[in-house]
Amino acid sequence: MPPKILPVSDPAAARRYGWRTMRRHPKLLLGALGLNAAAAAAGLVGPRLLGELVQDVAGGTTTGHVTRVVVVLLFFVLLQSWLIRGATVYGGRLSQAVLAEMRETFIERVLGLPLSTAEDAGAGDLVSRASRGVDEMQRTAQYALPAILTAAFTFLLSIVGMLAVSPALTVVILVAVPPVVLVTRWYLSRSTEAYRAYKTAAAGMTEELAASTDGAATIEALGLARRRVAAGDASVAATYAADIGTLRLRTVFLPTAEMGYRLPMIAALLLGGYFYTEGWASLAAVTAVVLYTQQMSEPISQARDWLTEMQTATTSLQRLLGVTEVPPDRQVREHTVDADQGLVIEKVTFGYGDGEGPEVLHGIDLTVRKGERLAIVGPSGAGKSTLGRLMAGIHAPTTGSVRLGDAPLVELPLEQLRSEVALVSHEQYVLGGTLRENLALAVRDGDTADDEVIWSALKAVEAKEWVQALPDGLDTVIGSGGTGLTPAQSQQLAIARLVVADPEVLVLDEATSLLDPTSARDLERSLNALLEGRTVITIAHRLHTAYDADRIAVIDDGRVVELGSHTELIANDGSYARLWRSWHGGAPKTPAGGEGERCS
Ligand SMILES: Nc1ncnc2c1ncn2[C@@H]1O[C@H](COP(=O)(O)OP(=O)(O)OP(=O)(O)O)[C@@H](O)[C@H]1O
Repeated sequence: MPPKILPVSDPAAARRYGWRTMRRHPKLLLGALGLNAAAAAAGLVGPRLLGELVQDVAGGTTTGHVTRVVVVLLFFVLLQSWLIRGATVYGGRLSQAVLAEMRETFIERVLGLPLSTAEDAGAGDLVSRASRGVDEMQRTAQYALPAILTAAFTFLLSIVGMLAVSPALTVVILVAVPPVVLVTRWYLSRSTEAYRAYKTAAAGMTEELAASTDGAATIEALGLARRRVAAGDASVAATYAADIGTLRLRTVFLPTAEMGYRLPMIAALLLGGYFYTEGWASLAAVTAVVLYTQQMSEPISQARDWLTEMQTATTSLQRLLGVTEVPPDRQVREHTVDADQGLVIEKVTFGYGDGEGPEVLHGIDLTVRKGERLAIVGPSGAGKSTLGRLMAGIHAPTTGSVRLGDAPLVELPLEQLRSEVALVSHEQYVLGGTLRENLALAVRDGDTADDEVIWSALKAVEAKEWVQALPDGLDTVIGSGGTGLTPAQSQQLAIARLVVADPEVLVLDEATSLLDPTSARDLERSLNALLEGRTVITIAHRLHTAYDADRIAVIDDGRVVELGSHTELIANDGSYARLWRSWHGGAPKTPAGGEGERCS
C-alpha cells in the first residue's frame, strides 16, 4: 500500500497563520514597519530638493545655495541609510523569530500526528516538508519579506511625493500601473495552485525514489527493477510537467512586470518634457517626478523577483500547516483505568484505511490477564502485528473494543495511553545524544530517570556489560555522529527504554529479531524477571518465546484459532502441536536453540 500523503492547508489559512505569528512579536513588527516607513519618507526629500536645485541652477543661483542644498541632501541620504539599516535589523529579527516559531509548530504538529497516521505517512513527504519547505521559508523570511515591505513603502510614498509636486503628471504616469496590477493578480490567483501541484509531485517523486533505494535488495531479488524504474520515470515526468506549469506562469508575469516598471519611467521622461514645454509643470516638478519614478523602480523590480519566492514559501507553509489538518483518529474521554482487570479484546474486527480496506482481523475475543506473558504465533500475514498495534492503542478497531479494564485504549489521552501500554517493534531509532538521554527519553515530563533505574533496565535487556565497556558509559554519545551501535544493540536499547518507561502492558513485536536466538532468549527471561507483575505480550517469531509464555494465542487468517499454555496446546494436538512437531521432529520437552526455530 503506498504511503499516505498528508493534507495541505489552504492559502488563506497559511497567510492568516503567518500574520498571526508576526503579530505575536509586536515590538519587532512595529519596529520593522515604522523604520521602513521612516526610511521611505526620508527618501522623499532627495528628489524634491534635486528638482528645485536643477530649476535654481537653470535660472541662475549662488554656489553657497548649491552647497547648502547638497549638505541637506547628504543629511537625508545618511538618515535614510541609517533608517534602512535599522529596518533591516528589525526585519531580520522578526523573520528569525517567526521562523523559529514555525519550526517549533511543525515539530509539535508532527509529534502530535494521530498515531495511525504517523504509522502510515510516507517519510519522504514529511522529510520534504521539513527540509526543503523550511529552507524556502527561511529564504523568504530573511530576504523576500523585507524586500517586499521596502518596495511597498517606497512605492506608496513616492506616489505621495509625486502627487505633492505635480498631481496631473502623476495621474498620467500611473496609467501604467493597472495592467501590472491585473497581470500580478492573474499570476497570484494561479501560481499558488501551480506551486502546490509542483510540490506535491516533487514529494511523490522523493517518496518513490526513497522507496526504490530503501528496498533495492528486495527489488533486485524479485526482478522488479523495470517496474520500479518505470514508476520512478512516471514520478519524474509528473514533477517535470508540474514545474513547466509554473514556468508558463512566470513567462507571462515576469516580462509584463518588467515592462510595468519601465513604462512609468519612459512616460515620466516623455510626458514630463511635454508638460514642461506646455508650461503645465515646472522644471523642478518634472525633475522630481522623474527621480521619484526612478527611485521606486529598483525596489519594485526586486520585489517582483521575490514574489515568486513568496509564492513558493506560501506553498511550503501550507504544507507545513497541512500536518495539523489530519483529523484526530481518537476521541479522548475521561476514564479511570483499572489495569488489574487486564487487557480485554472484545469482538474486534479491523481493516486498514479506516476500515475501508479488506478486513484483516475477524471477530477476535481475548483477555490478557494482568501480569500474564502472552505469546502470539501464527503464519506470516495472519494479522499478528496488526493485532499488536490494536493492543497498543495505535489503531482503533473497526468494530468491537480493545480496553484496559473498562477504558477503551483509543479513548485515552496519548500521554496516559503511553504510560499504560507501549509497543516496541523491530524498527529501532537511536536519537543523537548520550545513552542516558536515549533511555531517559521514555520518562514522562517532570519525572527523572535515575542511574539505578537505567542500569537495572540495561541489565534486564542483557546490555549492561557492553555499556559498561564503553569509554564514557552512560555518557557515551550515540546516534548520528556518535558511537555506532549494532542493530542488535539498538534493539536492546529500545526495550530498555520501555522498561524505564514502566508501562502496565508491554507489546513486543519482533523486538528481539536482530539478536541471536540464545541472546534473545536470555533477554526475554531476564526481562520477565524484572517485569514481574507487568503484562507482556510478545509477537513470537521464535519458538522459545511461545514455550516460555503463560499462554499462547495462535492466529490464522485474522482469527484466534487456538489459545492455551504450551502443554495444553500440545495436548490439543492442533495447529500449534503440528508446528511444534515439525520444528522438533517429535515432541521434545524443551526447545532447542538455533536460527531454524522461527515460527513465521
Ligand atoms: N499498513 C498496512 N496497510 C494495509 N494493509 C496492511 C498494513 N499492514 C499490514 N497489512 C495487511 O494486513 C494483513 C496482516 O498483516 P500483519 O503484518 O498484521 O501480519 P503478520 O502476521 O504480523 O505477518 P508477519 O509475520 O509477516 O509480520 C496482511 O494481509 C498485510 O498485507
